[in-house]
Amino acid sequence: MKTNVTIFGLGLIGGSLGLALKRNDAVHVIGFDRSYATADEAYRRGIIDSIAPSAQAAAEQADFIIFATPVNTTVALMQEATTWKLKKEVILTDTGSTKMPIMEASSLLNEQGLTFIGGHPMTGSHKSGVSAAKEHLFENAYYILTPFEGTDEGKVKQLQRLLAPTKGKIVVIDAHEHDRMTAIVSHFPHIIASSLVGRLADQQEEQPFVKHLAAGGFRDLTRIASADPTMWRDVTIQNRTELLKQLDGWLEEMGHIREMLLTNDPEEIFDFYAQAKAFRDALPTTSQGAVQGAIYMTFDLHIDIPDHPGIISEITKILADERISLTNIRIVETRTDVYGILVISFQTADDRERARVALMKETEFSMHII
Ligand SMILES: NC(=O)c1ccc[n+]([C@@H]2O[C@H](COP(=O)([O-])OP(=O)(O)OC[C@H]3O[C@@H](n4cnc5c(N)ncnc54)[C@H](O)[C@@H]3O)[C@@H](O)[C@H]2O)c1
Ligand SMILES: O=C(O)C(=O)C[C@]1(C(=O)O)C=C[C@@H](O)C=C1
Repeated sequence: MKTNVTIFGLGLIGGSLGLALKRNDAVHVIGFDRSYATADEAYRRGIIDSIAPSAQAAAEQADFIIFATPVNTTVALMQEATTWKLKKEVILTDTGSTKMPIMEASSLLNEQGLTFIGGHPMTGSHKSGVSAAKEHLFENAYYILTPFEGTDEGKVKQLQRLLAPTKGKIVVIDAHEHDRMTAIVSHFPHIIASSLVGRLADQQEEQPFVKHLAAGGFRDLTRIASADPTMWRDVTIQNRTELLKQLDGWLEEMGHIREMLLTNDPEEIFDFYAQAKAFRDALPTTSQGAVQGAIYMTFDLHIDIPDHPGIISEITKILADERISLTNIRIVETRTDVYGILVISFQTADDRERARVALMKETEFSMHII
């Protein structure tokens, strides 16, 4: 008999989980989404095995229930779940970016003798929706679980076994610590990214050309401002206390920076940048082990290409013939003259070098490693 796994919310995370969990043939994934079109697309793409007619029907057949909805919706669904007739041995979990309010909401389920174990895969994207779902999203990323102190170890192990096909690195963390740490490395940076975009929007009336100058630096720093506003509204509301602490620290830091600008001491300014560079350059990267660190390291090759149709497929064919896999390909949009800069990312320095040699043999484009 198959293990029934019900996923609520078939967007980026729920959809990717469906694909990853279905690597295990013994798992039957039941999907439910408030948008029928989304559930239908998930079924057609093989993300789920069946579509449930209602949230309650989806839940009552389940051996595992995964909430992959925006965090305030997850709290509401968990409250609703207390009125459903769930299997006694069911394990409930979620994927939410915040943990404390969700763990609190699970207390009603626990009172009924059910097991809820908080979950949060520390990987994602600014893209949302089922169309962005991909099977390998969780590979080598930390997948955090936040069981209560008294939660049966056996149940935690059962959930770990279910999640094994995601190839994520499962770690157990206290829910409160989780919210404190994710405020630092995820939630507050999202506020900053959106506020930087807001600053640009506010000033473009006086400087209409300024948005055309928003090149690599601004784009790198603000990519995450393109994320889903519903998801981030909910995260912000749920982690407000930690965010206020981060904001206070940031304002203090900005005060120091203001002083630094007023003092205008070259040595102090140099140290400011040098210290940040040293710390960031030393952050764990994928190249230093199997687990995704804070910085996902790729190896980029910049190629000056003439702007004519078919050029990209010409290049990707050369790489495919050499069986070199690439992880990303993009055109840097800062130059609009005859040449454009194509940036191809590889997983290893070795792949990049093989690509450089192959392209040197077959083309005359100049290449740079920056
Ligand atoms: N996006 C990320 O980078 C990321 C990373 C890790 C964790 N998360 C967390 O995972 C969860 C899902 O995020 P996502 O990026 O997949 O969002 P998403 O917007 O891609 O998907 C959410 C899905 O939930 C559905 N939904 C909304 N309300 C519903 C309801 N009442 N019943 C059933 N379905 C409903 C939506 O239709 C949508 O398909 C959130 O809690 C988020 O905090 C997101
Ligand atoms: O890569 C991105 O775009 C993300 O925002 C992913 C990200 C993050 O902040 O790192 C976003 C929210 C999650 O809960 C986990 C991961």
